[in-house]
Amino acid sequence: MVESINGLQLEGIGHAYADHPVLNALSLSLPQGSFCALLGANGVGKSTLLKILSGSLEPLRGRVEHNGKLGFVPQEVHPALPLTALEMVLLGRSGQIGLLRAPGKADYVAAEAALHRVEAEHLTRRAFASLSGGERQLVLMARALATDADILLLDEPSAAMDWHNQALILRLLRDLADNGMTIVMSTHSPQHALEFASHTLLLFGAGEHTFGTPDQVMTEDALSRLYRLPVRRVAMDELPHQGTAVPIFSDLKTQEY
Ligand SMILES: Nc1ncnc2c1ncn2[C@@H]1O[C@H](COP(=O)(O)OP(=O)(O)OP(=O)(O)O)[C@@H](O)[C@H]1O
Repeated sequence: MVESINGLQLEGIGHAYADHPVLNALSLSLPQGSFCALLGANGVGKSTLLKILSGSLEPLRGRVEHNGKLGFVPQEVHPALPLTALEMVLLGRSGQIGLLRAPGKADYVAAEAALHRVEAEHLTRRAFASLSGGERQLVLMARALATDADILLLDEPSAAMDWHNQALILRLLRDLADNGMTIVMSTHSPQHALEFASHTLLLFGAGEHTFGTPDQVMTEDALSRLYRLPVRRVAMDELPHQGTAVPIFSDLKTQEY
């Protein structure tokens, strides 16, 4: 019964492209207010899963259940029209605006508030196409915030961002989850998952996966296998100088795991 679901539920999701299996027998339940990080190597199926969750890709097997409004932050967007950053954010209001109505005052207020939340007011009148990679990601984040979504799906949302903006976006997502939004975010930063997520889904390829809390599933062994590198988990207070902001996850000079 969809009516009884708060959050997001996956039942037996399986997908393949031609004879290349990507996801297999993936079942999990994310209660409302969960913040789930999706980790795995390049090409393992993270974007595929996010597309299935967003409803833009029909899985070969299984189903997704939720009863909330979805917001999606894709890896990148190439608009057909020359839009300003503000107009890009206003597109997030199109559900509220309706296809034939111009944005009203409330839509502009919501769009400007969203840009303010990601500290990107200075980009308001810039052409979206002229923005840097990290600036575009901030604007796409603002667009998702402007939708008033209950469930937010994000495909590597901070991949092009500097450290300040990564922390800004991660803290913002944590805050949204604490206030009841359900979030699924793919990332290549295990630290983001360890510090901010309530749940983690590790995709190992060929349909193999593990799901649980970051502490349960992000063991040194699992991360080493995931990234084919010897990975160490170092607690902040184990570092030589407390407050150091650069945890070392692996010895990158070591060749093969
Ligand atoms: N439309 C498609 N047709 C055929 N193969 C596809 C298609 N889309 C994705 N694939 C393949 O499916 C696999 C999973 O792709 P996906 O984009 O989901 O990976 P990902 O985990 O998001 O990777 P990355 O970390 O590089 O973003 C890859 O091998 C990819 O080449």
